[in-house]
Amino acid sequence: MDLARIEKAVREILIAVGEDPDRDGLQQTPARVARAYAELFAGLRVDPATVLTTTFEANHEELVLVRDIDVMSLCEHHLLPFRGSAHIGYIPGSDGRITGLSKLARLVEVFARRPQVQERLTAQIADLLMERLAPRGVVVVLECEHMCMAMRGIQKSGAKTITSAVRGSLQRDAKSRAEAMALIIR
Ligand SMILES: Nc1nc2c(ncn2[C@@H]2O[C@H](COP(=O)(O)OP(=O)(O)OP(=O)(O)O)[C@@H](O)[C@H]2O)c(=O)[nH]1
Ligand SMILES: [Zn+2]
Repeated sequence: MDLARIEKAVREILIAVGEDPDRDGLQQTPARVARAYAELFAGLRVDPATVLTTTFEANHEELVLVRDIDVMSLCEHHLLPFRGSAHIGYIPGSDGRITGLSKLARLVEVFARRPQVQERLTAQIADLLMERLAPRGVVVVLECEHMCMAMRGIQKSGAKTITSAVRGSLQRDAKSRAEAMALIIR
């Protein structure tokens, strides 16, 4: 990531909004913002496939669900945060292969630390799980509040956007999908 270029751009923004970038409190701001963006967009330089390398034989062929994984990302339209929870469930494939629970949260991190829209973030998590873990089915639900709707624009705080991505057997079989959703939606 080009930190010097971000610094220059942030200095320009400060001038454009009518601030003095050389006043005491702002002198280090462009450099701080550059470092913050390097963290917030670190997922752009990570191959998500590297996250799901650890898998275990468990002969577990029923639903595995991790609820309430903290999600923080930046919407690609305004570069303002959206935050909430991710719920990720999968039914292992016929080999009963599972992955480490933390890897599901790591997967959220990799995709969230990019400019995003909530729908794509949801689908990317589901698609990568299908690709790398070859499970029978996957369900991913995200519930987030978008600061671009709360702090500006329509200024409706508290509104939650719920997105889901359902793949494989959970997409085909309404009964097992309903069972998974009942555990997810409270
Ligand atoms: N579908 C979707 N929309 C998003 C997401 N994050 C932000 N948005 C929306 O992106 C839209 C951008 O709309 P525009 O009309 O181009 O931009 P704008 O004039 O700033 O829109 P307002 O927010 O309505 O003031 C807005 O409606 C945002 O609420 C997201 O993750 N998914
Ligand atoms: Zn936005």
